[in-house]
Amino acid sequence: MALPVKSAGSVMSASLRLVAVRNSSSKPKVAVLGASGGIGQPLGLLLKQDPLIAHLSLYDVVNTPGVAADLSHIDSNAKVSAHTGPAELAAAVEGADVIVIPAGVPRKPGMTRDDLFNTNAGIVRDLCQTIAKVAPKALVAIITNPVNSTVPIAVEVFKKAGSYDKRRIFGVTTLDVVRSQAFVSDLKGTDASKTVVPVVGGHAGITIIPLLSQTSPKVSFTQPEIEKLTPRIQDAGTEVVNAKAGAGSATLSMALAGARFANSLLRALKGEKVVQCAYVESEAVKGVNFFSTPLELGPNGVEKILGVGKVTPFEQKLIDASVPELNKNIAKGVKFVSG
Ligand SMILES: NC(=O)c1ccc[n+]([C@@H]2O[C@H](COP(=O)([O-])OP(=O)(O)OC[C@H]3O[C@@H](n4cnc5c(N)ncnc54)[C@H](O)[C@@H]3O)[C@@H](O)[C@H]2O)c1
Ligand SMILES: O=C(O)C[C@H](O)C(=O)O
Repeated sequence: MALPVKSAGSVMSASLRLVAVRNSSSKPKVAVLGASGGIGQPLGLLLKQDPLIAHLSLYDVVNTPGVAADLSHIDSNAKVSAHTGPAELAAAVEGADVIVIPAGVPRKPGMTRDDLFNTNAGIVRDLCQTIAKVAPKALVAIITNPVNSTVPIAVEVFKKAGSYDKRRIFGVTTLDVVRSQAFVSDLKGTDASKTVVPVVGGHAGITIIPLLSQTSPKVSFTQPEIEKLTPRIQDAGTEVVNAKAGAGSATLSMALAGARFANSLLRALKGEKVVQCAYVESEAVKGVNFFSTPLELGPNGVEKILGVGKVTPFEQKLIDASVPELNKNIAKGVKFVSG
């Protein structure tokens, strides 16, 4: 069964909903690193059903054989392989077209995403050291928090290895888009499957900037509605962390978002023009080197950075406020690798 393809008014809108190599791609291989976790397992379930995937490679430091055995009994065409522990990482990622990384610890109530840095920075660095050597042409989608810092970490690792291509490394912000679309359709009674809301900036607190004025199909918001909805979207991750009360953060909605983003990358690899928001190295906003905006994706990853488009004064203020915060997160990531 294919992931549902939503139709919307414009090419950009349609693509944002779902969302343009690597190497071969006649038989696409997708690797999930962190495959046994809260996100990894349902992400594997969704990817196993994606008809674009020929080989689903599951890597984790624990429990991968069980997850792989379970998924391999599903009657879809993707072949599943299991890889456990650092000695099997190279085999897991070798020849991968797309690598999705949800490896790392999640938040508990009271924590910020940045509080995960000490544990997750090293995990992402180590995984990327192998990817940069063994699968430098893969499109790499990083879910692990704090995304605002883990993406710069990945970039520094690839630079050090001499295999950096800024078109190929993505921080996954799709969940912010998915949430915005859910909340807007709830509020306005629009068809959730057709509502499109771009989200720009980063993936933490005030750096998450929903562009409600660019909602498509067009809906109008009162200023009080905007002032209530915007912080709800910014704090939606915390809403889930608190509701789970110590049992982790968003996993199911994140798995959907991750599968949607991976499907976008796979369609782009096949030559389809796809638009999706993601956090990448970007000059879209002055004064900061990484920013999420709508991106045109293609066979080499990012083909074109589409930028933030026309924003309201309220949205511009949010963008301006995000810049110093993002710069702090980025510098922390860069320093972690480069000293
Ligand atoms: N970008 C987003 O929008 C978003 C959304 C939700 C969660 N997250 C983040 O995703 C990450 C994972 O969340 P989760 O709920 O799946 O956590 P989890 O603890 O349930 O699963 C994490 C998995 O990573 C594995 N792991 C740990 N170290 C590893 C390593 N070195 N190599 C490979 N695998 C390793 C663990 O064994 C575990 O199976 C967290 O950092 C969380 O904050 C990001
Ligand atoms: O909030 C978290 O810690 C997880 C994730 O970043 C989310 O937005 O749900």
